[in-house]
Amino acid sequence: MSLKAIKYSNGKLEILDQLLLPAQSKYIDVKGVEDGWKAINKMQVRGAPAIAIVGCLSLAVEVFDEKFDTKQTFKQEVEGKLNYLVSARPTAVNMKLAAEDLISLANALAQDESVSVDTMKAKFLKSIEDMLEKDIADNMAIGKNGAEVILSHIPNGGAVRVLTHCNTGSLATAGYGTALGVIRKLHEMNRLEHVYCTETRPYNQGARLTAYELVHDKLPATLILDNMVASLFKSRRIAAVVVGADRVAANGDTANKIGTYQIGVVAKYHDVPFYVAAPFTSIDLKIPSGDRIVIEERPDREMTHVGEHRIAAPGIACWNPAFDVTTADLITGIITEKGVFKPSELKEKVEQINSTNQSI
Ligand SMILES: CSC[C@@H](O)[C@@H](O)C(=O)COP(=O)(O)O
Repeated sequence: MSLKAIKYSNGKLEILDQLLLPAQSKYIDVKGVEDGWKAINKMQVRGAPAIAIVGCLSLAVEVFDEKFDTKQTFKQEVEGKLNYLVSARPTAVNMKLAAEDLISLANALAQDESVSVDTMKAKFLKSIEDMLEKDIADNMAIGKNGAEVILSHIPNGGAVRVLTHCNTGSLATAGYGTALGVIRKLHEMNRLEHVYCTETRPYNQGARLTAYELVHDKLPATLILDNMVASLFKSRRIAAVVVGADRVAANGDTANKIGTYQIGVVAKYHDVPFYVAAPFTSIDLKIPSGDRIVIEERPDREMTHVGEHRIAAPGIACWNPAFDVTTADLITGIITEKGVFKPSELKEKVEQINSTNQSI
């Protein structure tokens, strides 16, 4: 049975509390926008696509039983709440893009005189509910495109060893995963010899969450510490690195979990192809390059403590950026649901595809 981080039905939302994994698998109720904001900010749900889906579903829960007198009041309420949800975590762009799309939808419905307030609400809710299925379909396509491009580096066939960082799987998405979806697909094709996952300090998404998914799905996998990547590349032939993204800028620079940039630098030195797997909802063409991406800084306590136990010397200052930017020159390709693009062609291809979709 596949892991489900997000459960939604008829205005009821439950999420798997990722702060408790792997020790406890406990679902918590998200009763509205305030709960959604807190769950995202505390990282009970995390991963760029899951943040957007849970944020939007928390709004669906909030308005599900509410009666609106006018389309204008509905529009004002959802717009304010979506903007508030965007503020829960700044780096991943998915929630921001989802909010912009939903606000445009609310505006269009408000202006359409043939639509009643009840129909407006129903269409708005349907658009949020559809995000779950669309994300899984996109991830399956990313998995296929990514497995194919990685295997294209192995002309004589055979199975590959890959490295991933952080958690990009079912727990970070509606299901299947992005970078972890690529790895799942390689396994389904019997072409995965081994996957290495990094611990991903300080929240330990690799050790707690990716390792949990890999064990759950019985993939051949080994956990390594973050400072072992160079040694891994030196001692074992790694066919490719595949990681996720929180925001891909127009030039291909990619913000992802802290430590990704370091892996990109080391991969280049060792001639290991480095792939970013991300849905279109993680691509922010409004930002020309990665130096414009806001990097979230998180509390010192995530570094100084493991659970209740302090591991750092009292009094030491800390710096805890949650993400870094891997520059486009280190990235071999960006694997999306619509194809694999070189960073240099990303903007043009995405604009082309978006304009074709809009004219359909
Ligand atoms: C498909 S998830 C992509 C990214 O969001 C993921 O790689 C990552 O960096 C997650 O960071 P997190 O701080 O756990 O939300």
